[in-house]
Amino acid sequence: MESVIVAIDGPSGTGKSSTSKAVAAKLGLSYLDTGAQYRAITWWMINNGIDTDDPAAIATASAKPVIVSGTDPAGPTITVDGVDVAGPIRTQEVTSKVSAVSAVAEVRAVITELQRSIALTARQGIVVEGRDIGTTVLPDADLKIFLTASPEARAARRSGELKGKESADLASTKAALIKRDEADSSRRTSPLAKADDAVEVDTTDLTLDQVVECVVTLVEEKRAAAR
Ligand SMILES: Nc1ncnc2c1ncn2[C@@H]1O[C@H](COP(=O)(O)OP(=O)(O)O)[C@@H](O)[C@H]1O
Ligand SMILES: Nc1ccn([C@H]2C[C@H](O)[C@@H](COP(=O)(O)OP(=O)(O)O)O2)c(=O)n1
Repeated sequence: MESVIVAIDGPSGTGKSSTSKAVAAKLGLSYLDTGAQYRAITWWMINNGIDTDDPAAIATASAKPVIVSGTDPAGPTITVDGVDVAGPIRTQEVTSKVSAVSAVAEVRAVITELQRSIALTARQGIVVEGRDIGTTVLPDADLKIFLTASPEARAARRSGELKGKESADLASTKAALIKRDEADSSRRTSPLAKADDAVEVDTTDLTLDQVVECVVTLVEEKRAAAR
């Protein structure tokens, strides 16, 4: 297998971004954070005065922002219309609105096409992480992983990140995270779901290194089987 495509999906705080970046760096692959793209389009909608509770307005504007993702796992980047939005897309305002924006079918069509073109041009291969990569974006991926973890572990990881930046206690972080997972899992267009052929890894009691090792081993097994 010359170039390998790995799809990593799962709910918030299961370790998708950290795992994907580390696996890509170890194996010399590109890395794509598709959540960052949905956050970027949400940021653009807010910044351009589009009502994020108005799916028709979002649909009309969906093709306007130009989103560019840099896919080096050592320093992934994201710009919208040439503006670096790596910081602004992580605010609680964007986080609270991203599920509504990403549920709009027109938004998903635009972003899915962008994701496929990025995956196609990654010469060494790529690790793509998100919610619908194994089911919809790259159904022919060489390896599909579905990460899970208990809501308690996920909330603890997330509130550890937020501390010092924006105040968020554990209970409200957990409530917001569960609400977003429910919205992402119940939307009509390509909801968060495990692909039938995905390997499920429960990360609740695993260290990040253990999860990375597990995924790297699975990629190596796939490569060996293809030889
Ligand atoms: N297995 C793990 N054990 C403990 N903490 C972890 C683990 N995996 C990731 N983390 C931490 O949890 C937080 C959320 O991880 P992240 O990779 O951003 O998750 P996701 O992309 O699924 O939302 C980060 O601070 C990360 O360092
Ligand atoms: N492939 C994807 C990736 C993310 N999304 C949406 C749904 C998620 O709540 C948001 C944000 O995703 P992101 O991975 O940045 O979220 P977390 O890092 O888990 O907090 O984007 C999606 O609909 N499809």
